[in-house]
Amino acid sequence: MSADPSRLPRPPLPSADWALFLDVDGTLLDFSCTPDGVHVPMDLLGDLRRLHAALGGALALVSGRRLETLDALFSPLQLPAIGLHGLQRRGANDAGHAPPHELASVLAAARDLAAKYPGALVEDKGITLALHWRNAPAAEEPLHEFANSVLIDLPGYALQPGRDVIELRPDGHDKGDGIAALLDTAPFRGRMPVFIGDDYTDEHGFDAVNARHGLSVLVGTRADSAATHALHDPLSVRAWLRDAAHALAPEVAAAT
Ligand SMILES: O=P(O)(O)OC[C@H]1O[C@H](O[C@H]2O[C@H](CO)[C@@H](O)[C@H](O)[C@H]2O)[C@H](O)[C@@H](O)[C@@H]1O
Repeated sequence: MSADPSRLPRPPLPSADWALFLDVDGTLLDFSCTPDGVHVPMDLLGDLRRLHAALGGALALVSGRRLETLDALFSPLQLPAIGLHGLQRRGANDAGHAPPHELASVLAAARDLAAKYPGALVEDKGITLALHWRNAPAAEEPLHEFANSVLIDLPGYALQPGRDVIELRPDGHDKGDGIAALLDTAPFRGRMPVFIGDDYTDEHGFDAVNARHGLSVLVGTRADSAATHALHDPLSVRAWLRDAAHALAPEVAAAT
């Protein structure tokens, strides 16, 4: 399916029986030069809080970031969340995902390589590593080659491409699994699932909600996306959320 956002329809405003799943970087938040440099607008926090209440708690963040990072970014909110592309779920025991001992030497080698390309950086997320080249385009190819070459040292690991990043992460779970697991539990169970995301990793989430007759919303443009709807950019997503908060919680929205 073509994913030209000029041809895919905008999502309608939500009903109170929706379960809303939201990717973070490139969807709720504008991209920044570094992972720590993102800005979370105060208005967005207010709209997420209102929507979370209006949807009976059925609003979750679904991100490649760690849960701890999501909580820090969206403080004081602590929303239901899927972290590390489906590997972390709030409340679930993720003790099965201790990093393999080989990861320490891979991390050290990745840092040595990144140091040769000013602006490249390695994000250590515990069991996963993200190799970023947003500020160092010349590092893209070497970081890709490196990631491919060390996979043999990390049994059970796979590559996760993203926006100016390649990640090394344990295989076997994805954002679709995470969304499906939440949909099996209260308060998400029985609701119409809607997922908004922008990246390759979000296609798993699109497949999961499409399989349940939900809505999948691509942010931006990408060929071969499974998304059924589109919004232009994170600014459009935040405006849609603002309208949604007004529509679902008008009396509260008007008071804040
Ligand atoms: O699943 P997401 O919530 O979209 O997270 C995906 C990755 O996002 C972050 O990296 C991206 O955003 C950075 C900040 O804007 C940007 O500098 C980088 O180029 C992007 O790839 C985050 O750092 C990763 O850990 C997430 O997996």
